[in-house]
Amino acid sequence: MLQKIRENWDKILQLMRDEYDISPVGYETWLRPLQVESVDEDNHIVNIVIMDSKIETIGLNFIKKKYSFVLQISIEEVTGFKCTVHFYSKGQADTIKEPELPEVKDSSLMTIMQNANLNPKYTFDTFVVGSNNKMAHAAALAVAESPAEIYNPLFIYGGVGLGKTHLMHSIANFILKNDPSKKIMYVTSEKFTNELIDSIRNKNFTTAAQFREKYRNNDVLLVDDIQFIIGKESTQEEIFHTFNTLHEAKKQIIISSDRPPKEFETLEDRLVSRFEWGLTVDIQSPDYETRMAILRKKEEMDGYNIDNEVIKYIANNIKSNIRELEGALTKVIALSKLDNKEINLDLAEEALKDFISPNQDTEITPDTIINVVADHYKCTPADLISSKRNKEIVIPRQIVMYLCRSMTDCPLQMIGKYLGGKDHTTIINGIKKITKQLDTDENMKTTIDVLKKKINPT
Ligand SMILES: Nc1ncnc2c1ncn2[C@@H]1O[C@H](COP(=O)(O)OP(=O)(O)OP(=O)(O)O)[C@@H](O)[C@H]1O
Repeated sequence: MLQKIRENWDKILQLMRDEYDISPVGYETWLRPLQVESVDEDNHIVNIVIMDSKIETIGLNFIKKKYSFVLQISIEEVTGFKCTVHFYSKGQADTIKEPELPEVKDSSLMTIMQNANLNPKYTFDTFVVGSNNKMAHAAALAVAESPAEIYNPLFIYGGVGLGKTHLMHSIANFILKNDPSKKIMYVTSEKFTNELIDSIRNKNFTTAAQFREKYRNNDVLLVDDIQFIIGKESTQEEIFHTFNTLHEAKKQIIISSDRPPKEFETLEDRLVSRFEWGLTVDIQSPDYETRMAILRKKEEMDGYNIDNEVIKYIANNIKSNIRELEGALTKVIALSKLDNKEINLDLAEEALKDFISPNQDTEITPDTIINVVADHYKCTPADLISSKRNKEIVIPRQIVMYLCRSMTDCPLQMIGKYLGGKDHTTIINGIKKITKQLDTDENMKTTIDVLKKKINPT
């Protein structure tokens, strides 16, 4: 592999320059002096030396923070070798070793993690990387390695139970492990809203100040499930100011959501644009190999060695939600303990009979579509069925029409019936409108993709 990377080195650097808009001066100053020193194939590490003594002292940290991630991706793209890069100055190259981490007593680190609302089990070590989350994982690791320096904010989005929270906690745990003095706070946007309401209700200056201090005085703030702030004006206002304070002070912000920022139609533009300032990455549903790897990881962590047939059975039948995937394995193990029986396919089928129906492909109905679209746009199914003409309802309603046409066999008249008795010309017009918009409007394309995945995650 060392030879392959060396042979392709110019190509790798040029790819970095072109893909990531590195200026000519940046290319000459930072990238040209890099040379591959060695490759540790077992641990997927590429050691790179900076051959220019003028830049090595100031350049080492900068290059590490700014270019590790893109270099890793470029090496992988050109050679197919997935790796982590380690940079060294020329003098260090002979004695390559990992920097030592500060000694931390486990119990005190635990307390710090608890105070930050972090789950110590959610780490990069326990996170299985697959094609569905590769980019999100790489970005998360880059942020963990250089908080507030590369991607700020980091915005992670994806469907339910796909690992967004796990990845966020991994970043925070990684940062704390390296430097326990960092101030980190994890919060769901729901909890943030509730605490904000409490602080306002008390009409007490101290409480309001404490609330601000709690969220603004951090090195890293992680806000999970940000979609819950839709329609909550005071929360949006508070998030806006918290964001500005932290960003201006060069503190890291990490946000998760069930949709990309562009999809927040009813959220203030100033917030949406801020969410897009850094990097937005998504997590998709896991493929079969990743589902198998996640199940294997979990059984290993729980200390079991389960028959391959059983693992395959679960991975084949539970596809869209990793939380459910893990829940299925837990159920199988629990039944075997309860009945004192060996874990085999029969026991797995018995344990999961309510979980996995013999014909798992449940039919998509207009009702399902109406419910998902209503939930997505934070309105009610009744709004969509009504004859309300305001834009906030008309567009989602037309989207329902379009999705019913493209995802079900339902005739136009029947779709009209599901939508409160609309005639079939209204339905045709709605479908045409969305179809036209899909030709020109990228946002609409993303919305439709996200909704389709929510309706049929498999
Ligand atoms: N890639 C992965 N490797 C190992 N475990 C994973 C992975 N992705 C998710 N999990 C596990 O699946 C469960 C659900 O993940 P998590 O809570 O992070 O999902 P989420 O996307 O935040 O869901 P929600 O949308 O409900 O907030 C957790 O137990 C997590 O550890």
